[in-house]
Amino acid sequence: MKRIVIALGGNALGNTSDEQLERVRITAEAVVDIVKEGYEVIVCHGNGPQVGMINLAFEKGHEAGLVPEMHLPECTAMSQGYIGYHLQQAIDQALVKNSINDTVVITMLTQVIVDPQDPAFQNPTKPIGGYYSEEEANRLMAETGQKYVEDSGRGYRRVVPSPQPVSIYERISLNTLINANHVVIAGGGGGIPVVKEADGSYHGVAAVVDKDLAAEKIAELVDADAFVILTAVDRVSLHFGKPDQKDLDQITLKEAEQYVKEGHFAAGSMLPKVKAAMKFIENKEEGISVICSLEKVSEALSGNTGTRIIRK
Ligand SMILES: Nc1ncnc2c1ncn2[C@@H]1O[C@H](COP(=O)(O)OP(=O)(O)O)[C@@H](O)[C@H]1O
Ligand SMILES: NC(=O)OP(=O)(O)O
Repeated sequence: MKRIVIALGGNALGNTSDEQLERVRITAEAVVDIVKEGYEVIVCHGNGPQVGMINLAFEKGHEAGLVPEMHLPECTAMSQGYIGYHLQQAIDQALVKNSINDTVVITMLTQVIVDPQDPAFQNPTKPIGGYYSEEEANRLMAETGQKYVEDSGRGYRRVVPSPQPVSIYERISLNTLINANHVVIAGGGGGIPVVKEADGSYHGVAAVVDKDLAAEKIAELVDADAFVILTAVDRVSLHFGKPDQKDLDQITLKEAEQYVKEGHFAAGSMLPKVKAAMKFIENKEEGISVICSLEKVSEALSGNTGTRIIRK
């Protein structure tokens, strides 16, 4: 059977619990379309807005003396449960609706192993939570010591360290579940970042890993045939948002490298997607690596939309 890893962007989830419950239905239909095409499916969702929301809720509750402090890895663990629960239920319902009754959907709590020496710990870049005006961001920075940066023209957001994913702690269990015909939701929010201790055990660290890069790592570890990054746009563009915007349907690794150098892809948004899509194809020449919109995933797999990255 063919195996696919899908990285799910924030637009597939919405901003509130009710919105998420509604949006995951659309995502579930897309996942079931892929199951029907004969793929074993692994879904890796983002958590930027959600992990920020959970962390902020605890911060406010703690300030008011109502709840204990809650650290970032624990907040990512909570986001995996919260998002995984909605996705798992929606995909199961869509499978049943399509008379596919032999496939179990499971959310796997996933820890992503990172390097404690990763320079990202000294340079927070990963946007989480909601958007603020410049004035609000300056006030929050002064009050909390947290860092806020402008996020791709959409407003200011808190940024936290985002180390590179080195491996996945549950990689063997992940393969076992896929081999057992489960649709697996794994690496949610980029995985809970953990580092290895001298005694061989692991503990969580304050960071949020990029879910596109974590999804690519999962794709490598499960030897996926296809890696699809779903987001809000149909294609990756040059001169994005400008009058001379040019949408790309296929690019080679060399072209992609050149476009990255020329700064066509925004750091907090499209750049990690392009880098993840490039990495997959660097490791698997004959694989499919595509960035496309959620609604058009089947078309993108057959080459009719999306931006496909090829070796040459
Ligand atoms: N060169 C580009 N081509 C296409 N989209 C781009 C480009 N640069 C930035 N973007 C923006 O990046 C967004 C995808 O990033 P983001 O919203 O952070 O991802 P996610 O879907 O994972 O939440 C697109 O919807 C688009 O608004
Ligand atoms: N963890 C992560 O990359 O989340 P987003 O995709 O929501 O930013």
